[in-house]
Amino acid sequence: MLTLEGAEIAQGGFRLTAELSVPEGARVAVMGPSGAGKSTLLGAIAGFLPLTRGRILWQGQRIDTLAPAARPLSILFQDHNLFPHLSLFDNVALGLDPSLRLDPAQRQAVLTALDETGLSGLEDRKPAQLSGGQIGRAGLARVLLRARPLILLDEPFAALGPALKRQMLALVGRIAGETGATLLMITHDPEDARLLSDQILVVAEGQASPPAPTGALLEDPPPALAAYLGT
Ligand SMILES: Nc1ncnc2c1ncn2[C@@H]1O[C@H](COP(=O)(O)OP(=O)(O)OP(=O)(O)O)[C@@H](O)[C@H]1O
Repeated sequence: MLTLEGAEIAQGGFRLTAELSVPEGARVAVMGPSGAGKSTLLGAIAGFLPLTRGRILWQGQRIDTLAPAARPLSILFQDHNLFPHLSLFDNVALGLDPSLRLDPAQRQAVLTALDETGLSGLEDRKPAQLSGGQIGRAGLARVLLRARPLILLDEPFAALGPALKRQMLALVGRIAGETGATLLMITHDPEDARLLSDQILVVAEGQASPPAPTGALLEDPPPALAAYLGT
């Protein structure tokens, strides 16, 4: 279980509070108006932004005091955190060891992750020589390889076309299913939420609300979500 207890994050004049829990293995879509604080929330969980108040716990242990790399999670952004000068193999391998000094078992694990995400044969390519979908897969290969229990997605597939985005979401679903990971995914698209999430966490009016079941929330959205969805 991921728990935010009396959490507050401040950024310039912006302030977000969160009092909520996400059960282990849940798939949660994070939705809300632009500028409402969705990325701020994920950034605080990942450790890029400090809390000004409260605590974050994973399985009852405090994680908000840990450095980002020591937290039990992987985060994926729209740029997929790929380094342009590194090969696909090395970009994925960074998920295991930032110094890239891999032993044979680790090298094999990288190859397996590339294989499972449909990237075999492209190991030596640089990111600039990959398509948008392949870059999306590379980010997911790294997430798969890291095998952390919490996966945070900050709109990594927003720039992809609908068919490719559905493919990526299916792959995310498969990875989460295989690893039992808990998923928090920012999206502006209710269709993404329906496809992948069982719960929606609404971020609006300075507050991140506890997750509620996807179907019920989309059918009868609270005013802030209804205004945002245009329903
Ligand atoms: N570095 C910063 N310094 C000051 N304020 C910031 C900074 N980054 C973001 N903000 C503000 O914090 C608020 C929340 O931003 P955030 O990016 O979390 O929103 P979001 O819900 O993810 O938006 P979007 O859907 O547009 O990506 C916004 O009002 C934004 O202007």
